[in-house]
Amino acid sequence: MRLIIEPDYEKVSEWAAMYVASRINAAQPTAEKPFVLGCPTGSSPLGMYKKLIELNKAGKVSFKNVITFNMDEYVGLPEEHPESYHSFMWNNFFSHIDIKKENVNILNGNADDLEQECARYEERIKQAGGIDLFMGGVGPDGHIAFNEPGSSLVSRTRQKTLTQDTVIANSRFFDNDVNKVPKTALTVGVGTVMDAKSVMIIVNGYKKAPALKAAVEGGVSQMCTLSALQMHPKAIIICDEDATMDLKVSTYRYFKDIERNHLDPATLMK
Ligand SMILES: N[C@@H]1[C@@H](O)[C@H](O)[C@@H](COP(=O)(O)O)O[C@@H]1O
Repeated sequence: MRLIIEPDYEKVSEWAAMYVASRINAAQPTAEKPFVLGCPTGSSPLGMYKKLIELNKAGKVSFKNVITFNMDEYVGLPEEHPESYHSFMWNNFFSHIDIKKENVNILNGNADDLEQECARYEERIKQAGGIDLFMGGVGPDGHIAFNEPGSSLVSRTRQKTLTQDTVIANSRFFDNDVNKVPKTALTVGVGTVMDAKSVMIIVNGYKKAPALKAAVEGGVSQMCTLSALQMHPKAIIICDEDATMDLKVSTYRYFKDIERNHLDPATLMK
């Protein structure tokens, strides 16, 4: 995997946005051959979404021929609830770019048959030709999407129970009241993410340092589902300095050194 270390969150967001835009542009997507993008929620991707909106408004990237699949959605939370991932995506990204509504796919956490909803989602991804780039964040315990510790590393889209740690972490969006946080969610599986042609995960802040260490220096383990990326042929983790706090100095220096000669995606956008 590649580990890109940027000085701060601002630079991480800029790098990530430039990378995504350059990938979409390089693919030259059309209606017949769209670019398929996997999208996360959470605070980590917010800066990247802001920059992608700017790039879109400046005419540097278009989402007209981009199809999106979101990673997850709470079960039982009305779609119009301000903290549903539907609301999050439209408020923070989709409403501000030139994406077509019919190209947006988000799991329906209120479907009558949740199992069928998950199976259909997997089918829709297949029909779209698979995901070209799955973007993501990570939970403090190393989970991707809602694949909590102990999730099978070959799991597919399904309903998952959130750990108490995740419920507590996410209660900041629900008036700090753990009782208001849904206890289950629909989520793509680790296997679904691993099937993507490429993956880019944003990791920022001190709180994510243990997760980054486990994913980069630890072995592949169901207890840190992000670590599955070690088995992916095209995985990038983009992080800030704060998140590297628990890495060995040698690991830090190794990735800094090896990335020195990689092309900055900003230059591809000029
Ligand atoms: N299901 C989401 C994850 O996809 C996200 O990566 C994580 C971290 O969120 P944040 O970026 O706010 O730290 O939160 C939730 O658990």
